[in-house]
Amino acid sequence: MTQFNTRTQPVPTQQPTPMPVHRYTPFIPVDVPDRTWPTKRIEKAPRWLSTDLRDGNQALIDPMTPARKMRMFELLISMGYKEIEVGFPSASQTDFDFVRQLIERGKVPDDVTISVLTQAREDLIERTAESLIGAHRATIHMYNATAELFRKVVFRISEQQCVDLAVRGTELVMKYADQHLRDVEFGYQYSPEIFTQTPTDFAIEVCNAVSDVWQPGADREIIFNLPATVERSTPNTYADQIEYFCRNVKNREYIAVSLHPHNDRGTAVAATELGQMAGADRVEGCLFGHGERTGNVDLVTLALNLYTQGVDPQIDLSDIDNVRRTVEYCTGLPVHPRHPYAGDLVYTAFSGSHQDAIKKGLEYLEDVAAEAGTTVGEMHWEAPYLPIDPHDVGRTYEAVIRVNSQSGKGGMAYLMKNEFKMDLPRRLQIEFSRVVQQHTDVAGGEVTAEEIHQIFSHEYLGEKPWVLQSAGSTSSNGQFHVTASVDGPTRKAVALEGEGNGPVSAFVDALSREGAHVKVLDYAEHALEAGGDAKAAAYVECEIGEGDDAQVLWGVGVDPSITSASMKAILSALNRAEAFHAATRNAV
Ligand SMILES: CC(=O)SCCNC(=O)CCNC(=O)[C@H](O)C(C)(C)COP(=O)(O)OP(=O)(O)OC[C@H]1O[C@@H](n2cnc3c(N)ncnc32)[C@H](O)[C@@H]1OP(=O)(O)O
Ligand SMILES: CC(C)C(=O)C(=O)O
Ligand SMILES: [Mg+2]
Repeated sequence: MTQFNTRTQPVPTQQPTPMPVHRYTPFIPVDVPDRTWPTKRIEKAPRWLSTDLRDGNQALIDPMTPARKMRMFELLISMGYKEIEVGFPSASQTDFDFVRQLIERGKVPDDVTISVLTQAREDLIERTAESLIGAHRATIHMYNATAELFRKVVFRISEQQCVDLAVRGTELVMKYADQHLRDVEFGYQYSPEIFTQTPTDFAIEVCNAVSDVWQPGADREIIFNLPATVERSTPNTYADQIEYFCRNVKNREYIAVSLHPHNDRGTAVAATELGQMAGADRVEGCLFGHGERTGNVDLVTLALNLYTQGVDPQIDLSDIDNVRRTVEYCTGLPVHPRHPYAGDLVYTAFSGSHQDAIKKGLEYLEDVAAEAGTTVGEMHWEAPYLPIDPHDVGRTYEAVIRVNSQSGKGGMAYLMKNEFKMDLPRRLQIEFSRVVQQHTDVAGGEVTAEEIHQIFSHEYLGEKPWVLQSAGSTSSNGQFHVTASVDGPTRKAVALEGEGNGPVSAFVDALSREGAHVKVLDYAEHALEAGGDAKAAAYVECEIGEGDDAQVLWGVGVDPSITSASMKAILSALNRAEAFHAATRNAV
C-alpha cells in the first residue's frame, strides 16, 4: 500500500483570458456527414506546383533580384518540380522580363510547365499572355475573390457580378491566348480566391460557370485551385470542403483539383494532407513554407512526410542543406533551426534518455545489417527519436548527439565511439559522464565532441605521476613474466618484475612489489584503427588501495602494443587515485 496522500482538492480553476475573445466567431464548416476522407490514405505524390517565385516572392521584404529568381528556378528544376509559377508578369517590368528571360534563354525544360498569375482585368490578362509568347508549355492562372466579405468590402459586387467577373476573365484569357499563344501547349487555371471562406456551393457555382466557358475535356483539362487564402479553421473542415467540391463540381474527370493552403493557424501541412485524402490531385506551396504572412504550405515537409511513409515524393531532397542554403540566399530569410527535416537541430538530441535510445538504436541497426551481410543504408529504417535517416537527406550522424547539462552517459559514449573510436565499457561510461557533468555544471552550455575528448584525455590519459617507460612480457606454460620500467611517485625509472597468469595480472604483481595495491575488477580492449600501425585501447576497472581507503576507479591506456596499453590503463587508474588523494589532502 502506498504511503503518500493522493490529491483531495479540486483541480485549480483556470482564469478567463483578459483578451477580447468575444470579438471572434467560430468558423462554420460545410456539412458533409457522409465524408469518406478520414479512412483514406495518401499512396502517391500529388502533382506539385512551386509558387516560390510568385506567392513566395510577393511576400518577401526584398523581392528576389532577377539573379536570385534564376537561382531559385534552377533549384526547383533540379529538385524535380514540373509545374512552377514563375511570377505575376503584369505586376512589374521586372516580373515580365524574368518570364521573357526564361523563355528566350531556353531555361525551361520541355517537360516543365511555367505558370503566371493575373487578376481578372483585361489589360493585365493581355500583358500576361504577351509574357508567355514562345513558351513551350504554359498556364495562365486567373483569380478573383469569391468570399462574401471580399465581394462586400473589396469589390462591392453581388454574387452574380462575381460569377460574371470570373466568366469574363476566362473569356479574355482564351481570347488573348488565341491571339498570342497558339504555338504554346496552353493550360488554364482558375482560383476562387478565399475559397475556404466562400460558401462551397457558391464556389462550385463560379467554377462551373468558368468550366462552361473553358469546356474541359479529355485533352483539355482545367485546374481549379482552391485556396485557403487565409487559414481560418481546423484541417478537417478544409478536407470536408474539398470532398464536397470534388463530389459536386461538373466535369470532375477533366478537372485537376488543386490545394493552395496558407499556414495562418500553423496547420497548413495537415490541411493539405487531409485535402489530398479528400480527393485533391495537386498541391501548390513553397519550399520551407515561404509566402504571405505565415506562409504557404511547406513543400519540403509535405514531400518528406510522404517519404517517411515509403511513398515516393517525386522530389529530390537528398541534399537538403544545399536546398536550404539556396533558398536562404534567394529569399534572404533563415530557415528555423527546428524546421521539420531541414533545421539545424532536428536530428540532434541533447537529452540523456533520447541519446541513450538513439545510440542503442543505431548500434542495433548496425548489428542487424552486419548479420544480414548488408549496410544500414539498405536496411528498413527504424530508430528511436529519428523519424528519418539523416543520411537520406545528406546529413551525417555527427550532429545526432550533442552534449550539455541535460545529457547522460549515452551521449558522451556515442561521441567517444563515433568521433574518436573509443568504445567505453558501460561502467566507465557512467564514471566518465559524472566527470563531464561536473564540467557542464560549472561551465554551462554545450560541450563539443572535441572538448569531451580533451576532458577524457585529461582525466584518463594524463601520465602523472606513474609513467610507463618500457615494458616486455614472456610466457611459458600459461605463466606470464613481465618486466617494465616505470616512473613512480617518488622515483624515476623503477625496474619492475612480476608473474601472473596473464600480462595484466603479472603487471599487477610487479606493482604490488613496489607497494602499489591494485586489484583488477574488469577489463576490456579493442583496436583503435585498422591497418599495420593500429593502436589499441585498454580499459581496466581497478580497486586501488586496501581496506577502508580502497577506491574503485577506471583507467585507460592507448598504445600500439596491447600489453603496454593494458599496463598504461592500470597506471592511469593509479594516477587517478593519486589525484583523488591529493585533492582530498588539499581539501583537508
Ligand atoms: C491571394 C494572392 O496572393 S493574390 C495575388 C496578389 N499578388 C499581387 O497583388 C502582386 C502583384 N500585384 C500588383 O503588382 C498590383 O496589384 C497590380 C499591378 C496587379 C494591380 O495594381 P493596381 O491597378 O494599382 O491595383 P491594386 O494593386 O490597388 O489592386 C486593387 C484593385 O484590383 C481589384 N482586384 C483585386 N483583385 C482582383 C482580381 N482578382 N480581379 C479583378 N480585379 C481585382 C480590386 O478590386 C481593386 O480595384 P479598385 O482599384 O477598382 O478598387
Ligand atoms: C492567387 C491565389 C491562388 C492565392 O495565392 C491565394 O488565394 O492564396
Ligand atoms: Mg496564396
